[in-house]
Amino acid sequence: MFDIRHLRVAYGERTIISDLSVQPLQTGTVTALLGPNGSGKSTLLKALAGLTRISGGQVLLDDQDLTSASFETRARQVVYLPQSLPAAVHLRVFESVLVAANASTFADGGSASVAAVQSLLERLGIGHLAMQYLDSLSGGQKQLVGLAQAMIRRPRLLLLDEPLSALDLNYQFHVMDLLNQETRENGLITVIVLHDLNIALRHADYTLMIRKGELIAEGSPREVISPSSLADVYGVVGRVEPCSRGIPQVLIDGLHNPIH
Ligand SMILES: Nc1ncnc2c1ncn2[C@@H]1O[C@H](COP(=O)(O)OP(=O)(O)OP(=O)(O)O)[C@@H](O)[C@H]1O
Repeated sequence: MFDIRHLRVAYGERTIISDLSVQPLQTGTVTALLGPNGSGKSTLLKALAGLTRISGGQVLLDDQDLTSASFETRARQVVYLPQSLPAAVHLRVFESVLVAANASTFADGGSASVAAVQSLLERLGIGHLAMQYLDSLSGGQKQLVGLAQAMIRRPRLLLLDEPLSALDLNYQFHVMDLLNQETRENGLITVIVLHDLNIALRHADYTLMIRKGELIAEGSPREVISPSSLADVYGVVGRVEPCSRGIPQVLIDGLHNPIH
């Protein structure tokens, strides 16, 4: 279980998140973190990952407060995939995933097997890229490798900042299916920043919607994504209607008011 209580995050004098509490996130679930540009989604993820200083509140992972945990404890339990990936180094895809795996297992003395890396690459649909150099990949391919580097570490808490932004439609669905499956089977708590509300409606178990660092709504995607939240938070006139397979989809009819 993952519990965020009265979280406060500031950059210097500027408070971005003043007092954020959410219902505990359950093991084996995928939570979509939604909100407009600049609402504090990346700031929240970075704070949860220990990369931005938390100035108040508690972040409890299985009753352990991560705000006071050691670097090793965090590294073993929390993995964060940033929105923009660092410049690719001249390593083969396979090597880079193996390095990522072993970087987090130093605390356990364990190491990921070659077979586990190859299997994950295959499941992500990039087995054919294993021997290619990172700096020769397309943007979407690099994003998939970044996901492999995060997932191979099998953390308790997996924090992904817009991990689908460079992926085509087929890969978006495929990656979300895989994340849902891995999260359930391995008992992860996965939090994903998304701008595509339809992905959240289709794949997320739980949803947090924030604006200006404040929680506007939380609950199932169907509860949170509604004509009123589309209007209030995103400034658009929209509906949520089932597609031919009964899965709810957002339909945008127009722009309300400029929100910025
Ligand atoms: N390092 C920083 N120093 C100061 N302010 C920052 C810093 N990083 C982000 N901010 C500010 O914090 C606010 C929230 O930014 P954040 O990146 O968390 O938003 P976001 O919801 O992830 O946005 P987007 O959807 O555009 O990625 C913004 O107003 C931004 O200008």
